[in-house]
Amino acid sequence: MNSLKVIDLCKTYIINKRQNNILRNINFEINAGEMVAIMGPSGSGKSTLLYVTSGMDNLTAGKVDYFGKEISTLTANQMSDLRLDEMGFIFQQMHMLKNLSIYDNIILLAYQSKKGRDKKEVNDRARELMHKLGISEIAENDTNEVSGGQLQRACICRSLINSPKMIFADEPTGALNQQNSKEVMRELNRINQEGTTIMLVTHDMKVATKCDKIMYIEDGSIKGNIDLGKFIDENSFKDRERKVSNWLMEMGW
Ligand SMILES: Nc1ncnc2c1ncn2[C@@H]1O[C@H](COP(=O)(O)OP(=O)(O)OP(=O)(O)O)[C@@H](O)[C@H]1O
Repeated sequence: MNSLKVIDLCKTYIINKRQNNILRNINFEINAGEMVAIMGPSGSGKSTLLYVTSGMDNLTAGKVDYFGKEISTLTANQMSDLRLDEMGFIFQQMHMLKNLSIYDNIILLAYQSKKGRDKKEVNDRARELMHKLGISEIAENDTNEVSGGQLQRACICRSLINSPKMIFADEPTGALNQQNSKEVMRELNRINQEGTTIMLVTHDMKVATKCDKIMYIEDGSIKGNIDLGKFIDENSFKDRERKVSNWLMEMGW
């Protein structure tokens, strides 16, 4: 019950009447509190796996058990409530609404949630998150008046506004420079250590090195896994990175 289980998952697209098997019999489990990176070559199916696992896209066969709820059995409304209340999403392209301030973008989903919090609770939560992520001073800015790193931290606040069980992140540092990427990863590690489960897709070995586990996808199948344990000591980074680098070489990355 206290995990995300993916069982015999398949995803097929039909293009020009041809069947394209993007994900083939994928099986894995992410326990509550884990932080798992998905790596693999371009086009191997990483983003598709993230979208199908989170119910943003339909699966063709198999099962996804999201902490005790089998998502393919849910109605569209139930799925939408589950996404809103129990999942958070972070993307490489940040998808902020340009006509709203950073603050309004962050709180928007709180008012659609069925968690029934009043205005003060929502405001307190948003202020607390912005404070923790160091972006309180940009609350009233437009989305084009902040740096890429600040915008991505705002996206993390937005993903956390409804206190989700789990965050799904597709290349969360993909559009950031090294420094901003480091800062965003520091926040994701902190959020994870506070209890939020995270599944993220990345091309960046440094990002994956900071996760508990890495799963390598090739041609729509899992080719391998590595278990690194929690990243709690900055001094362990170099050793972890070496281990990941050797493992990725074995995987043919
Ligand atoms: N909506 C769609 N319709 C048809 N084919 C799709 C669709 N979405 C993805 N694909 C195909 O599925 C395959 C896997 O795509 P996906 O985006 O999951 O790969 P990826 O590993 O995340 O790639 P990248 O690292 O380049 O982002 C690709 O061949 C892609 O063209």
